[in-house]
Amino acid sequence: MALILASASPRRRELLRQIGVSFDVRAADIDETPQPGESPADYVCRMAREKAAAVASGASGECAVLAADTTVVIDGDVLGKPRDALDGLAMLARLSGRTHEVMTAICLCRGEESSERLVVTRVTFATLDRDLCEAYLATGEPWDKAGAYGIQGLGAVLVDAIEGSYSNVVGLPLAETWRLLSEHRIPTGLGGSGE
Ligand SMILES: Cc1cn([C@H]2C[C@H](O)[C@@H](COP(=O)(O)OP(=O)(O)OP(=O)(O)O)O2)c(=O)[nH]c1=O
Repeated sequence: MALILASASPRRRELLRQIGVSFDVRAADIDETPQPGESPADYVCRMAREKAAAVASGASGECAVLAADTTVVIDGDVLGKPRDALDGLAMLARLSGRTHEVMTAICLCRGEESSERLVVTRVTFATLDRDLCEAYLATGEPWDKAGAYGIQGLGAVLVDAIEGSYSNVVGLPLAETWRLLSEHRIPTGLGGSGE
């Protein structure tokens, strides 16, 4: 069964390749506005589901579609990608010296069936001064990243500790993704094709 990754993210592509999966890529364009009263966990799961469904609706029924959504959660608030420098600065100031959660939901659609998983990683930031935040924003790295940082890049220097999956923070929890693909008999570098 052919797999489509419903994502424009180069990180997700690289992570999925890392576990030996063959796939095509099709970006999903959906409205990412949270619904009033929606919890962060419900929000990321809905986003992953809608990305998968959007691509699945235009694909052959013979394909499985994998999508993911990642968000940073602090004090129950969802931090998406920063809108501008001020927004980015405010996000980094809020994360400074504290622990937040990075939630990634993955969704696999196959015909009428769809399965989802939610993975949560706790990330603790060092105490950041304003100069460091400004220097980091000036690198341009934060713009396309939830919470205005990338742990896989220069943003690593902002992070004191993590508890849980690292790949989950970068955008695709590899252990859960591998399990989900294997359950659906989608071939990976470690088997999974029973068909
Ligand atoms: C916290 C954090 C997020 N991110 C990224 C992962 C996600 O790509 C992005 C959050 O945005 P998403 O909306 O999850 O994904 P995306 O818009 O990049 O890609 P697509 O919807 O097409 O799949 O933030 C990092 O790369 N490193 C990090 O440390």
